[in-house]
Amino acid sequence: KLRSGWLRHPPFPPGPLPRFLIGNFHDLPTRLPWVTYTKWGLQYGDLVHASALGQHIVIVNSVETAIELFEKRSHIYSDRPVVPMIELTGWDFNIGMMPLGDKWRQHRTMFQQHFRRDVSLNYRPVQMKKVYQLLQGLLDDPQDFQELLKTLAAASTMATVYGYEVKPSNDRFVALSENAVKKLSDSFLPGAAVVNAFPILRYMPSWMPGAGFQRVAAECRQITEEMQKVPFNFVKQNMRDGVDSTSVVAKLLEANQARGRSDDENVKQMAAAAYAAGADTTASILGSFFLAMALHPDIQKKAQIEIEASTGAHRLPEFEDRPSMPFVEALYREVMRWKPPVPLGVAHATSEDDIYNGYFIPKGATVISNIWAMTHDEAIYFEPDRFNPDRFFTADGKLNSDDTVLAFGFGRRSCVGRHNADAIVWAAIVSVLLTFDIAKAKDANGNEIEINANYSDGLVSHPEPFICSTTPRSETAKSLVQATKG
Ligand code: HEM
Repeated sequence: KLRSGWLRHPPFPPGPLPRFLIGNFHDLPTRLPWVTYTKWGLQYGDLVHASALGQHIVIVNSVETAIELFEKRSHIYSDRPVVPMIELTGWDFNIGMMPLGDKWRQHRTMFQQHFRRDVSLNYRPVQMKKVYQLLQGLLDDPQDFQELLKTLAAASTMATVYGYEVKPSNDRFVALSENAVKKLSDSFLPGAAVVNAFPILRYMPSWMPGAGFQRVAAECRQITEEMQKVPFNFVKQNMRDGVDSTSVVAKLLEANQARGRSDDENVKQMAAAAYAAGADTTASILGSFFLAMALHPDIQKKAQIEIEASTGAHRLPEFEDRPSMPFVEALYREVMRWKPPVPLGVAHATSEDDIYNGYFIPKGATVISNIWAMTHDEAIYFEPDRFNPDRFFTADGKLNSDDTVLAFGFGRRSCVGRHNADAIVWAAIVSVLLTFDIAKAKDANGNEIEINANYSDGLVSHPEPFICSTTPRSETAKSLVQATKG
């Protein structure tokens, strides 16, 4: 056992010089932190240490180190940091933010039962139906493509988890969740964030000056509760009416009944977590796909030719076509590499002291997987900022073996919805490419409108709203989309 007192342990990994008491509080970036952390990686190495107000932060900037720590030493690196605001806002229902323990294990098992690779195949018909709705939406209202992508992301999860059909706009379940997510991010804004730095503040009553976060937290708790309850009750009602036995929630509840267990609370929480984890991430990557296509017509054309060759252009693609389209596969990998939706992953934490390569990583340290740095590592991906699916081919034109999508994270906490996400993203890419051309929009004088490819901050980073033109590729393409309405 290590003693972590002054000079009784090996040095921390290298990093920016801490200041007295506050450590690196002022060095920690607030805007696009993954970019700063990637620069730190180049300066200090794979593993960078910083500290802020007594909290140790370790940033992992390379795939090899991520595998060493998160996978080979997963017994140490699979916890989550304690963030008081998460509990105060009621978001600790969410497996993604739970500390390791029985409850996390129970939720992870439910997820695995219903989202592992073979079970995910059952959701394909629903996923395709949702992709068809996207195509129909693009035909009717192409300017609204970003809303349509959000709807697809929300609707595919809502349909599998709750058997619920999301409305194309102003859906009340979607509004509930968006509201809860927004409240959570608001609660991380400066005023409230103080409680995360000084956990003791949580015990301050809400009427005390500086304790405004208590009010924010109480509001948030109520909305968070509702986002779990309302769609869950919808399933229970449907089960009573005998109209739902296939949604994930219905299956879990039936299994509980059969075993004589009443564990509704965990099922309710697991379902809401699936939605919260899946909606924003999927919408972000689909937005990046549209962006990449508008910026790179030549790459788009190459993919379209491949899809047409495979489907014959007279039918829409199906999941079974996937192996016959290596360029589309490379394009999918490249979107995930170019703009990973969760650029810093979800922070892990250590549950024991550890020594790695002679450096000391204390128990309770926040360990960040800088996915951005890994997918933009120049040594592996030449000109990493360039969108170039060809990088996934070998010299003799075969898809290479680089098929681990780093955007899904690492080890025991890696994305448990990845098979679902993979299917929906692939299906959307291939179906949109066969039927539509995505291009820069033109102004009244026929000049192309340049696209600002900026991305938002936050746990999930999105392309900021941009304009592009989405037009049906031909009359045949149009009728293919119209036929999906039947
Ligand atoms: C393109 C879409 C998606 C991306 C890029 C993504 C990415 C991630 C990442 C980076 C993590 C954290 C991994 C880590 O801690 O190392 C994660 C965790 C998680 N994801 Fe996803 N995800 C996506 C879609 C989904 C979907 C559709 C679902 C649900 C159906 C889902 C459910 C989860 C859950 C429950 C966790 C938490 C796991 C845990 O803490 O044990 N994700 N995801």
